[in-house]
Amino acid sequence: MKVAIVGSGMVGSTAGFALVMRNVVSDLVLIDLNHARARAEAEDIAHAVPFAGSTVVRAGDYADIAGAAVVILACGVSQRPGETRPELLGRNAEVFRAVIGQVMAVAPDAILLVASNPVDTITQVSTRLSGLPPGRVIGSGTILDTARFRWLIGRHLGIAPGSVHGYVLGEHGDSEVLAWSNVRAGSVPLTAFAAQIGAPLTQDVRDRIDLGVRRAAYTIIEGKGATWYGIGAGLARIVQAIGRDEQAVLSVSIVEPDALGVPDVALSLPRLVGAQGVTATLWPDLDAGETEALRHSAEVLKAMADSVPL
Ligand SMILES: NC(=O)C1=CN([C@@H]2O[C@H](COP(=O)(O)OP(=O)(O)OC[C@H]3O[C@@H](n4cnc5c(N)ncnc54)[C@H](O)[C@@H]3O)[C@@H](O)[C@H]2O)C=CC1
Ligand SMILES: CC(=O)C(=O)O
Repeated sequence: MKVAIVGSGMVGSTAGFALVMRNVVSDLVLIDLNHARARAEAEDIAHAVPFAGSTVVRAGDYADIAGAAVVILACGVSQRPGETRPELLGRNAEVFRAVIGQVMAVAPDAILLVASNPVDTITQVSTRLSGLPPGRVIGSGTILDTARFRWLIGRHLGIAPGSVHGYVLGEHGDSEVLAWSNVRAGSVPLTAFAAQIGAPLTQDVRDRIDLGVRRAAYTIIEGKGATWYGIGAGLARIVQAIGRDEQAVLSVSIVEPDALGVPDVALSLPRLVGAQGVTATLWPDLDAGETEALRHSAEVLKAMADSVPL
């Protein structure tokens, strides 16, 4: 499978590295406005190939996207310390207006995988600009927040994050919803398991985990300027699900025709991901508070999407 990455900064290049280490891609093309950066990242990533597999990695231009099954879009600007994701919208929507047409001209059959923030709204803008069906324009959405949630719960319980089953829903951002009522450790409901092993989920523990998920990006950006490893791994995970036609359930963002009464809005829900992109959504059973919070998140995102001129 051929994959192209437009925007070979920290997120794009780390996604490329993660793809190489997973050995799920035969051809990887890195593109950037800054050609020298794309060339340097491609060469650096290529030097990891002998330790992992056989991916052919190179820098290229838009013409080199032809034949790509997936195009990862990680171009544009990222948050400065203290800045929110929505504050990037105007600048990144402008970048995507320039980029999507060029991608579609050479790779009309590719699945678009959006990482740039605010990722839900940029996914919605990309869906409009490309004219592709919603299931073929996928935002990484809350795949990263879900990973952070599972990691923190796993640490509290002393179990592997992969044995924690639960999702963060809605916006990849401040209004996101941690769906606590759904979480299971193995097959056991979270609260029951936590009590069994003597690590109860007190309100204080929940609040700390909520903060750890919701504020993670701000804290990391304060410390090192940006985040890239978690999202790089998350993007590679999504590409693997597409490349191997896994039908994996992942929390990713696509335009939803109706999210709890909010029409036409991109947000994350657990969705089936395979070779055709997203083919189904698994609406979770939520409690009343979570349902209301998810509706609010959808309203926040809808207002943001409507603020972008067509
Ligand atoms: N979805 C998520 O969970 C996450 C999203 N992000 C977002 O990913 C995006 C990228 O972040 P970083 O890689 O840290 O930024 P970066 O600044 O390191 O890289 C962005 C790259 O895009 C390139 N670029 C800008 N305009 C372009 C154009 N028209 N065509 C091609 N390339 C262009 C730049 O030259 C730069 O190399 C940001 O919007 C950031 O907020 C970051 C972390 C997590
Ligand atoms: C930057 C960003 O969106 C994140 O790390 O969650």
